Amino acid sequence: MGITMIVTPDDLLVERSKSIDEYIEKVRPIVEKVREGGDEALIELTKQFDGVELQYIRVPSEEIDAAYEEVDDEIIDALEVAKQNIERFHSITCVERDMFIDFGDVVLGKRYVPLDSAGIYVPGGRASYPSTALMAGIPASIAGVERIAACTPPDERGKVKPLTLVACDIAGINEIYAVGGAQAIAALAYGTESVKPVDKIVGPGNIYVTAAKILVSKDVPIDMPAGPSEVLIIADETANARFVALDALAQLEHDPMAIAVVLTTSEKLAKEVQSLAEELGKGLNLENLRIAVVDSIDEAIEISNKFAPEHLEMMFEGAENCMDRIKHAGSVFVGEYSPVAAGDYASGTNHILPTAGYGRRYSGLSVETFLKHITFQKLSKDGLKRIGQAIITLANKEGLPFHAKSVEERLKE
Ligand SMILES: NC(=O)c1ccc[n+]([C@@H]2O[C@H](COP(=O)([O-])OP(=O)(O)OC[C@H]3O[C@@H](n4cnc5c(N)ncnc54)[C@H](O)[C@@H]3O)[C@@H](O)[C@H]2O)c1
Ligand SMILES: N[C@H](CO)Cc1c[nH]c[nH+]1
Ligand SMILES: [Zn+2]
Repeated sequence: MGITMIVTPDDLLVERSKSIDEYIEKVRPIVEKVREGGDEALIELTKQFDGVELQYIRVPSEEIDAAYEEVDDEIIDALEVAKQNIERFHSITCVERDMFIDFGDVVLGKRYVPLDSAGIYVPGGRASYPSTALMAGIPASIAGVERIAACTPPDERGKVKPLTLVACDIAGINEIYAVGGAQAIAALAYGTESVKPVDKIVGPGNIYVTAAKILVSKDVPIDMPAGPSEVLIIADETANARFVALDALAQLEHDPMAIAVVLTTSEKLAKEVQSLAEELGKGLNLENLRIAVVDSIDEAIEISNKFAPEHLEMMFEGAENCMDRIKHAGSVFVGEYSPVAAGDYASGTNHILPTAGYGRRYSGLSVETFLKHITFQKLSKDGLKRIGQAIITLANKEGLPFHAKSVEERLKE
């Protein structure tokens, strides 16, 4: 489908700026239908968009137990390897939960507490994504979220695939619903007879899922827009063209809307990558593979920072010395033995990452996604005295006399 195009760096930024608004309008009626129609709407919309008759909305617990019988030990072992690494990285890098600072007459504190509930979208349209269940379920479990629900599209039987069930179970997810797409996001946001609403919705998905998340985010917080996958690869003449081509194709295979960009200082490499992609990437949307020859690595880094890719690969000499120049990217892969696939599954970092330029303002999913903080203060009379005049002055200036009085009264001898 189409041909790989060699474009100028400027084209990249222009072509990327497509708006999500048209998809928000497409999913609006779906979200409304679920709000009004509840379970019945979920059943109808699943028939319409997934082409299947649902066997249940919430997966019965016996089916989750039985799923282990249907999944090979080798796959369970692979899930466990991924789990260990995700758990280790996310626990170590998590913010300190309790910070209390004693200034003597004033004690101040900041304590992170978990959300009561979270809803995870586990995609499953073209491919299936048990790895995503781990990427969201494990950080939510580490955070201490009590109710962790997941929605995922049903398979052709109208049920959830056994492997997805096992992955959800291993990740600590304790409610699983066989619903996908925008209808799943609406159910998690507003609830239905079978789906209890959640306090935050997280997880990646296609453009419809992402648009629905943005739409409901006026009522329920979301992690970030994490839509069709992207990679931007910066490579010089020392890079292995085959590795570059395979990593680009690895993103394109997620979705016809996925994007892969290669910025290289080598015309030779650009041509090699183009011909390898054409040879190996049959059936993929190669029009979304953009290759540009740049004058320097500096220029490539500048473009990448403007593009804010979901994944950035740095395959050029001295890449490890340039990490501090990356300002906007979801996750960065340094050197030729760091393919995006490592982070997708098992290096331990998270694969739920902002796309479409949202990396400029959002971070990838982490334990903190499921935490909120509460601040504390305990003042003695001396502590209040020390800052009392400042409070009284500012309160009076703001025209809030009771604020001032609440302090004055306490400081009366
Ligand atoms: N950014 C990230 O962190 C990240 C991580 C993993 C995957 N992804 C992305 O997740 C996506 C997975 O997509 P997918 O499609 O395979 O699975 P999905 O589960 O996201 O979407 C499938 C659902 O889309 C709905 N749908 C399909 N066509 C529709 C239409 N015309 N109108 C309304 N709804 C429709 C259906 O209900 C279906 O259940 C890919 O785009 C992939 O790149 C992103
Ligand atoms: N590359 C995807 C994020 O864009 C994550 C993923 C899951 N499975 C395979 N890959
Ligand atoms: Zn991937």
